[in-house]
Amino acid sequence: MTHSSVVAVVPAAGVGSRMQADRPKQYLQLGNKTILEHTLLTLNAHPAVSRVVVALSCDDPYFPNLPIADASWLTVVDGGKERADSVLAGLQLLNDDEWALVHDAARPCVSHDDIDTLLEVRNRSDVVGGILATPVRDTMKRESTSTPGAISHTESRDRLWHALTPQLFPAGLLTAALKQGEQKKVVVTDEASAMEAAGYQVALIDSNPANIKITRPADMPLAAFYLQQSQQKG
Ligand SMILES: Nc1ccn([C@@H]2O[C@H](COP(=O)(O)OP(=O)(O)OP(=O)(O)O)[C@@H](O)[C@H]2O)c(=O)n1
Ligand SMILES: C[C@](O)(CO)[C@H](O)COP(=O)(O)O
Repeated sequence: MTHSSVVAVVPAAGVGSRMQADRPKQYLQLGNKTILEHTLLTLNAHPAVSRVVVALSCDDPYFPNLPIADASWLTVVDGGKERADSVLAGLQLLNDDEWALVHDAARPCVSHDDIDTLLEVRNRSDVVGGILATPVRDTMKRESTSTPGAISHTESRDRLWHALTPQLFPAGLLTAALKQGEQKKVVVTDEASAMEAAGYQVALIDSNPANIKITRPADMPLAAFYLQQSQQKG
Protein backbone atom coordinates (compact mmCIF):
# COMPACT_ATOMS: atom_id res chain seq x y z
CA MET A 1 0.00 0.00 0.00
CA THR A 2 1.41 3.43 -0.89
CA HIS A 3 1.16 6.20 1.70
CA SER A 4 1.43 9.98 1.73
CA SER A 5 4.83 11.26 2.84
CA VAL A 6 5.88 11.29 6.48
CA VAL A 7 7.19 14.56 7.86
CA ALA A 8 8.88 14.72 11.25
CA VAL A 9 7.74 17.68 13.36
CA VAL A 10 10.06 18.34 16.29
CA PRO A 11 9.06 20.71 19.12
CA ALA A 12 12.39 22.12 20.37
CA ALA A 13 11.42 25.56 21.69
CA GLY A 14 11.34 24.72 25.40
CA VAL A 15 13.53 26.30 28.06
CA GLY A 16 14.22 23.08 29.98
CA SER A 17 13.54 24.60 33.39
CA ARG A 18 13.46 21.25 35.19
CA MET A 19 16.98 20.48 33.92
CA GLN A 20 18.35 23.56 35.72
CA ALA A 21 21.18 23.88 33.18
CA ASP A 22 22.96 26.94 31.77
CA ARG A 23 21.11 26.49 28.45
CA PRO A 24 17.93 24.82 27.18
CA LYS A 25 18.39 21.06 27.66
CA GLN A 26 18.14 20.28 23.94
CA TYR A 27 21.53 22.00 23.58
CA LEU A 28 23.30 19.92 26.22
CA GLN A 29 25.95 17.58 24.84
CA LEU A 30 25.61 13.81 24.77
CA GLY A 31 28.94 12.53 23.45
CA ASN A 32 30.02 14.60 20.46
CA LYS A 33 26.57 16.05 19.62
CA THR A 34 23.80 18.03 21.30
CA ILE A 35 20.58 16.27 22.27
CA LEU A 36 18.82 18.14 19.47
CA GLU A 37 21.31 16.95 16.86
CA HIS A 38 20.95 13.34 18.00
CA THR A 39 17.19 13.56 17.68
CA LEU A 40 17.07 15.38 14.33
CA LEU A 41 19.72 13.14 12.73
CA THR A 42 17.99 9.96 13.94
CA LEU A 43 14.65 11.11 12.49
CA ASN A 44 16.18 12.20 9.19
CA ALA A 45 18.01 8.89 8.89
CA HIS A 46 14.74 6.94 8.93
CA PRO A 47 13.95 5.94 5.32
CA ALA A 48 10.24 6.83 5.64
CA VAL A 49 10.88 10.40 6.82
CA SER A 50 10.83 12.74 3.83
CA ARG A 51 11.82 15.93 5.68
CA VAL A 52 12.07 17.41 9.17
CA VAL A 53 10.47 20.57 10.58
CA VAL A 54 11.86 21.86 13.87
CA ALA A 55 10.20 24.50 16.04
CA LEU A 56 12.71 26.69 17.89
CA SER A 57 12.40 29.52 20.33
CA CYS A 58 12.35 32.75 18.30
CA ASP A 59 15.38 34.02 20.24
CA ASP A 60 17.33 30.74 20.15
CA PRO A 61 21.03 31.73 19.88
CA TYR A 62 22.34 28.15 19.84
CA PHE A 63 20.86 26.55 16.72
CA PRO A 64 22.81 28.57 14.09
CA ASN A 65 26.07 27.18 15.53
CA LEU A 66 25.07 23.58 14.88
CA PRO A 67 26.60 21.84 11.82
CA ILE A 68 23.08 20.78 10.73
CA ALA A 69 21.70 24.35 10.84
CA ASP A 70 21.79 24.63 7.04
CA ALA A 71 20.78 21.06 6.23
CA SER A 72 18.59 20.89 3.11
CA TRP A 73 16.25 18.36 4.79
CA LEU A 74 15.57 20.63 7.75
CA THR A 75 13.16 23.59 8.01
CA VAL A 76 12.98 25.86 11.05
CA VAL A 77 9.82 27.54 12.35
CA ASP A 78 9.26 29.74 15.39
CA GLY A 79 7.84 27.74 18.30
CA GLY A 80 5.20 29.01 20.70
CA LYS A 81 4.42 29.53 24.37
CA GLU A 82 3.40 25.93 24.98
CA ARG A 83 4.54 22.69 23.36
CA ALA A 84 1.20 22.40 21.52
CA ASP A 85 1.75 25.89 20.03
CA SER A 86 5.16 24.82 18.76
CA VAL A 87 3.71 21.66 17.21
CA LEU A 88 0.93 23.69 15.57
CA ALA A 89 3.53 26.08 14.13
CA GLY A 90 5.42 23.16 12.63
CA LEU A 91 2.25 21.64 11.18
CA GLN A 92 1.65 24.80 9.12
CA LEU A 93 4.43 23.56 6.82
CA LEU A 94 2.71 20.23 6.10
CA ASN A 95 0.02 19.37 3.58
CA ASP A 96 -3.19 18.04 5.12
CA ASP A 97 -2.66 14.58 3.63
CA GLU A 98 0.90 14.19 4.88
CA TRP A 99 1.58 12.13 7.98
CA ALA A 100 2.90 14.19 10.90
CA LEU A 101 5.44 12.26 12.98
CA VAL A 102 5.62 14.50 16.05
CA HIS A 103 8.61 13.82 18.26
CA ASP A 104 10.09 15.63 21.26
CA ALA A 105 13.57 17.06 20.72
CA ALA A 106 14.21 15.84 24.27
CA ARG A 107 13.87 12.17 23.25
CA PRO A 108 17.14 11.36 21.44
CA CYS A 109 17.04 7.61 22.19
CA VAL A 110 14.11 6.71 19.95
CA SER A 111 14.80 3.66 17.76
CA HIS A 112 14.07 3.14 14.07
CA ASP A 113 12.50 -0.22 15.01
CA ASP A 114 9.91 1.57 17.16
CA ILE A 115 9.27 4.13 14.41
CA ASP A 116 8.75 1.26 11.96
CA THR A 117 6.17 -0.29 14.28
CA LEU A 118 4.40 3.03 14.77
CA LEU A 119 4.23 3.62 10.99
CA GLU A 120 2.26 0.37 10.66
CA VAL A 121 -0.80 2.18 12.06
CA ARG A 122 -1.13 3.81 8.61
CA ASN A 123 -2.45 0.44 7.40
CA ARG A 124 -5.14 0.21 10.08
CA SER A 125 -8.74 1.34 9.64
CA ASP A 126 -9.69 1.12 13.36
CA VAL A 127 -7.52 4.03 14.44
CA VAL A 128 -6.66 7.46 13.02
CA GLY A 129 -3.05 7.27 14.18
CA GLY A 130 -0.96 6.11 17.09
CA ILE A 131 1.63 6.84 19.73
CA LEU A 132 4.65 5.06 21.08
CA ALA A 133 3.92 4.11 24.68
CA THR A 134 5.07 1.84 27.49
CA PRO A 135 3.01 0.24 30.28
CA VAL A 136 3.39 1.75 33.76
CA ARG A 137 5.62 -0.46 35.91
CA ASP A 138 5.44 1.17 39.34
CA THR A 139 2.53 1.41 41.72
CA MET A 140 0.98 4.86 41.13
CA LYS A 141 0.03 7.09 44.04
CA ARG A 142 -2.22 10.19 43.95
CA GLU A 143 -0.97 12.94 46.25
CA SER A 144 -3.42 14.29 48.80
CA THR A 145 -4.63 17.86 48.24
CA SER A 146 -5.53 18.35 51.91
CA THR A 147 -2.15 17.02 53.10
CA PRO A 148 0.48 17.90 50.45
CA GLY A 149 3.29 15.34 50.36
CA ALA A 150 1.05 12.60 51.71
CA ILE A 151 -0.71 9.83 49.77
CA SER A 152 -4.37 10.30 49.03
CA HIS A 153 -4.84 6.90 47.40
CA THR A 154 -3.37 4.35 45.02
CA GLU A 155 -4.40 4.71 41.38
CA SER A 156 -5.22 1.57 39.44
CA ARG A 157 -2.38 0.84 37.04
CA ASP A 158 -4.62 -1.50 35.08
CA ARG A 159 -4.24 -0.54 31.40
CA LEU A 160 -2.22 2.55 32.40
CA TRP A 161 0.51 3.61 29.97
CA HIS A 162 3.22 6.22 29.67
CA ALA A 163 2.68 8.18 26.46
CA LEU A 164 5.95 8.69 24.61
CA THR A 165 6.73 10.17 21.21
CA PRO A 166 6.74 10.01 18.19
CA GLN A 167 3.01 10.38 17.81
CA LEU A 168 1.73 9.85 14.26
CA PHE A 169 -1.39 11.46 12.76
CA PRO A 170 -2.62 12.85 9.44
CA ALA A 171 -1.43 16.47 9.50
CA GLY A 172 -4.79 18.00 8.56
CA LEU A 173 -6.73 16.15 11.25
CA LEU A 174 -4.10 16.90 13.89
CA THR A 175 -4.03 20.59 13.00
CA ALA A 176 -7.81 20.83 13.30
CA ALA A 177 -7.84 18.89 16.59
CA LEU A 178 -5.12 21.08 18.13
CA LYS A 179 -6.99 24.25 17.10
CA GLN A 180 -10.25 22.83 18.47
CA GLY A 181 -8.52 21.87 21.71
CA GLU A 182 -7.15 25.40 22.03
CA GLN A 183 -10.63 26.89 21.52
CA LYS A 184 -12.21 24.47 24.03
CA LYS A 185 -9.38 25.00 26.55
CA VAL A 186 -8.57 21.28 26.52
CA VAL A 187 -5.35 20.45 28.42
CA VAL A 188 -3.16 19.27 25.54
CA THR A 189 0.19 17.92 26.71
CA ASP A 190 0.58 15.57 23.75
CA GLU A 191 -0.94 15.25 20.27
CA ALA A 192 -3.06 12.27 21.29
CA SER A 193 -4.90 14.31 23.94
CA ALA A 194 -6.13 16.66 21.22
CA MET A 195 -7.12 13.76 18.95
CA GLU A 196 -8.90 11.99 21.83
CA ALA A 197 -10.81 15.20 22.66
CA ALA A 198 -11.81 15.40 19.01
CA GLY A 199 -13.29 11.90 19.31
CA TYR A 200 -10.71 9.84 17.42
CA GLN A 201 -9.42 6.38 18.29
CA VAL A 202 -5.64 6.37 18.78
CA ALA A 203 -3.44 3.25 18.89
CA LEU A 204 -1.12 2.56 21.81
CA ILE A 205 2.09 1.03 20.44
CA ASP A 206 4.03 -0.89 23.08
CA SER A 207 7.60 0.32 22.68
CA ASN A 208 11.06 0.52 24.18
CA PRO A 209 11.09 2.35 27.54
CA ALA A 210 14.65 3.44 26.71
CA ASN A 211 12.99 6.20 24.63
CA ILE A 212 13.11 8.51 27.64
CA LYS A 213 12.31 12.22 27.64
CA ILE A 214 15.37 13.96 29.04
CA THR A 215 13.81 16.18 31.70
CA ARG A 216 15.98 16.28 34.85
CA PRO A 217 19.75 16.03 35.45
CA ALA A 218 19.56 12.35 36.40
CA ASP A 219 18.23 11.57 32.89
CA MET A 220 21.49 12.58 31.20
CA PRO A 221 23.70 9.59 32.14
CA LEU A 222 20.81 7.25 31.40
CA ALA A 223 20.32 8.74 27.94
CA ALA A 224 24.07 8.55 27.32
CA PHE A 225 24.01 4.86 28.21
CA TYR A 226 21.03 4.12 25.93
CA LEU A 227 22.63 6.02 23.03
CA GLN A 228 25.87 4.10 23.50
CA GLN A 229 23.88 0.84 23.52
CA SER A 230 22.13 1.71 20.27
CA GLN A 231 25.40 2.78 18.61
CA GLN A 232 26.99 -0.54 19.61
CA LYS A 233 23.99 -2.35 18.06
CA GLY A 234 24.69 -0.42 14.84
N1 LIG B 1 6.79 25.98 24.40
C1 LIG B 1 7.41 24.79 24.21
C2 LIG B 1 7.64 23.91 25.29
C3 LIG B 1 8.29 22.70 25.05
N2 LIG B 1 8.67 22.41 23.77
C4 LIG B 1 9.37 21.17 23.49
O1 LIG B 1 8.53 20.07 23.84
C5 LIG B 1 9.37 18.96 24.23
C6 LIG B 1 8.87 18.34 25.53
O2 LIG B 1 8.71 19.36 26.48
P1 LIG B 1 9.49 19.37 27.89
O3 LIG B 1 10.24 18.11 28.13
O4 LIG B 1 8.54 19.84 28.94
O5 LIG B 1 10.59 20.51 27.63
P2 LIG B 1 10.68 21.91 28.34
O6 LIG B 1 9.35 22.59 28.30
O7 LIG B 1 11.85 22.60 27.74
O8 LIG B 1 11.05 21.48 29.85
P3 LIG B 1 10.54 22.17 31.21
O9 LIG B 1 9.06 21.80 31.30
O10 LIG B 1 11.37 21.46 32.24
O11 LIG B 1 10.80 23.63 31.08
C7 LIG B 1 10.79 19.49 24.37
O12 LIG B 1 11.57 19.00 23.28
C8 LIG B 1 10.64 21.00 24.30
O13 LIG B 1 11.74 21.64 23.67
C9 LIG B 1 8.42 23.28 22.71
O14 LIG B 1 8.78 23.01 21.56
N3 LIG B 1 7.78 24.46 22.94
C1 LIG C 1 4.57 14.67 24.68
C2 LIG C 1 5.05 13.96 25.91
O1 LIG C 1 6.44 13.72 25.82
C3 LIG C 1 4.33 12.65 26.06
O2 LIG C 1 4.65 12.06 27.30
C4 LIG C 1 4.82 14.80 27.18
O3 LIG C 1 3.43 15.04 27.33
C5 LIG C 1 5.54 16.12 27.11
O4 LIG C 1 5.24 16.78 28.32
P1 LIG C 1 6.14 18.01 28.73
O5 LIG C 1 5.62 18.51 30.04
O6 LIG C 1 5.95 19.02 27.61
O7 LIG C 1 7.52 17.49 28.83
